[in-house]
Amino acid sequence: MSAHIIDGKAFAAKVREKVATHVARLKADHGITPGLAVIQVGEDPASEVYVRNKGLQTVAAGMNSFEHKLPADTPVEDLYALIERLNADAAVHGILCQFPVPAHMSEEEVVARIDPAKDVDGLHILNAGRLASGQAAMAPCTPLGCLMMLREYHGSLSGMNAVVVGRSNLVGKPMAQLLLRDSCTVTIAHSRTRDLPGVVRGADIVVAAVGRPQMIPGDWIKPGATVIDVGINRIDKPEGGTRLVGDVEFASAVQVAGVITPVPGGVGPMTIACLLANTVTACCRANGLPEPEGLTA
Ligand SMILES: Nc1nc2c(c(=O)[nH]1)N[C@@H](CN(C=O)c1ccc(C(=O)N[C@@H](CCC(=O)O)C(=O)O)cc1)CN2
Repeated sequence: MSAHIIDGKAFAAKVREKVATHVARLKADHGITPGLAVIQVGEDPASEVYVRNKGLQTVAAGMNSFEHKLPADTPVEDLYALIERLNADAAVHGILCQFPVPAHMSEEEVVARIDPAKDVDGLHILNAGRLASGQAAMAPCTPLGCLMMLREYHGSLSGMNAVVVGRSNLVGKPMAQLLLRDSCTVTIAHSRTRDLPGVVRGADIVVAAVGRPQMIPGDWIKPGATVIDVGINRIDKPEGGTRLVGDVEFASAVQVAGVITPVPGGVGPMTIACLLANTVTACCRANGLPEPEGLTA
């Protein structure tokens, strides 16, 4: 038997369509255009691609895109001053600083400067706290994308055993909180977890977010389980060149799982789609308007 493979590109296109519909309504009914500001410091090659795609997809959804590219040696005070200006700018509803930032900057410190109401990355400590305490929050984009796919496929997640492998602030921890909100029984596993294969084998839902290429083989997966692979790892091909793989060994896992996301073309495209969704949500909240249905946690 082979698992159902979720098409993340098609799924993300549907999310972007919903976003565009909501944006058109905001413009027609209220004369409001959501705006997203993306800051990139330095010239990380992957970030160049992601930031360009963020700008293109923001405009395609009918929103305003404000791109700020700063040189790698920008003094941190200049970055903070830019964030202050964007915090105060009424045309900007969402602000994101692309990671990684250069070594002389701290991601945590940068995020702390962003107005939590405009923190469309959902990484400000206030949003993390709200998420953990079940209040209206901004959910980080990648975990939100995973949740949307899980809800679409399963409907209710209530009572399912979910194992999140990885405990980062960007994915693992918020993912666990979102699954808990949807009444899963959640385990966060990590590098010190005892009997990791046994823990993963108990899961109805596995979310792999460790950043280690193909670390989770198919024989760790419970037959019929749902596998969401967040890993994006570039590895060398034997014949030369490189290719992208996830944290899950796809070839063996697809034989055992019930549902699985591929890499590339799985969770990745949902990250930008959910960034657009969060920007619309932030815009609605800022204007006291109802939140877009199906685009929030
Ligand atoms: N401030 C942030 N920085 C970073 C985040 C983030 O959520 N907030 N996430 C990643 C990068 N990222 C978006 O920013 C991102 C990663 C991957 C993809 C994607 O579509 N991946 C494709 C493959 C792309 C390729 O060929 O390289 C896929 O998986 O199919 C989109 C966005 C780190 N930084």
